[in-house]
Amino acid sequence: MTEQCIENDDNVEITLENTIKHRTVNIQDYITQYNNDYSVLLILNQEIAIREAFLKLWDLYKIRICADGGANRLYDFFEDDEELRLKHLPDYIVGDLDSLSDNVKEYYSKNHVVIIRQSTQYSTDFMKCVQLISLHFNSQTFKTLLSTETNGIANNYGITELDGLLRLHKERKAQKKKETIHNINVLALGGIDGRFDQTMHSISQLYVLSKSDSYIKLSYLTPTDLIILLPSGATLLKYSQEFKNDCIGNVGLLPIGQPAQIIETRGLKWDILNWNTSIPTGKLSSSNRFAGSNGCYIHTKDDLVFNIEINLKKLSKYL
Ligand SMILES: Nc1ncnc2c1ncn2[C@@H]1O[C@H](COP(=O)(O)OP(=O)(O)OP(=O)(O)O)[C@@H](O)[C@H]1O
Ligand SMILES: Cc1ncc(C[n+]2csc(CCO)c2C)c(N)n1
Repeated sequence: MTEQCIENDDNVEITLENTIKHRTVNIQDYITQYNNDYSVLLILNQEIAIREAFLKLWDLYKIRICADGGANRLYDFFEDDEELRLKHLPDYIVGDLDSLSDNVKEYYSKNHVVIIRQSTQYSTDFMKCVQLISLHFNSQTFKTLLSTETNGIANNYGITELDGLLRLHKERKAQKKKETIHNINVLALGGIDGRFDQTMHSISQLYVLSKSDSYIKLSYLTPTDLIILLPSGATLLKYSQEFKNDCIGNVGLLPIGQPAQIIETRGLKWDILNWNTSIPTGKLSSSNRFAGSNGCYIHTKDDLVFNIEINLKKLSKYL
């Protein structure tokens, strides 16, 4: 099959034959979580740079978790507005707690935020948060530990300080009789754009979770982009025309995890057919964009990281 790239007009209507099987996702759904009881805003340790959108996002998510020093960033976000700070207490702070400032720890513990220490240096604070997320929504054992009064913050809620969350997470997975597993949407802030090793770790977690805990749908929102994993198979990405015009800019189809074959796209400015893409060859579809007026169809043989440029100033209107 020959590789092709077809340049489209800026606005084209795409058609999909009824015989084409695909999953459909709405791009806005990665960001907005109206009435979703299984949604998490995960605050990592970088300045919260998405100013006006942040407070709106806060209200849209069921629970909010700070990874260690992420709690400092949340605390600092409110500057000297004590009233607003008090109205925005996270549900959990998790990590080895080496980055958490003493005054921030004292403030949040005084205000009854659950702070769980996990000291292992063989997982990142990000991974510790993922274990917690899974347990929060899916483990009765974890719920019981937290609600047992004698298990307070002083004894780490009865959770082994080294790696209790990892152990509980593994135990839950190994159970013969599975507790109900819910799909959980996690929007992470602050995992990209900073230190390069941390950024690559964040990207690797998109791949890892899609295999190890596929019920967790992880995405990252940065000051410039929404970053998701586009799994192998066929996906129809939907968006309203208004949202596309206001908020969406460039997109990239990025074979970061492994070389990929993109079988077909419909609705990109530069559509491709049987296209082999990889980092070492440098053949990437970057600076592409949506041209489909009614959506964009992407059929890929291998997982891709997909970034969508988002105009954050205009995003607030949609939150
Ligand atoms: N500079 C950064 N760039 C991108 N992500 C970051 C950065 N710093 C922290 N993070 C994310 O926030 C999480 C919590 O940050 P924190 O600095 O408290 O963690 P850490 O695991 O102790 O990191 P370190 O590698 O510095 O020991 C990290 O696990 C990582 O996911
Ligand atoms: C091969 C290897 N490389 C690095 C680390 C260090 N490390 C990995 S995660 C983590 C926690 C960060 O908060 C630390 C210190 C290791 N253990 N093993």
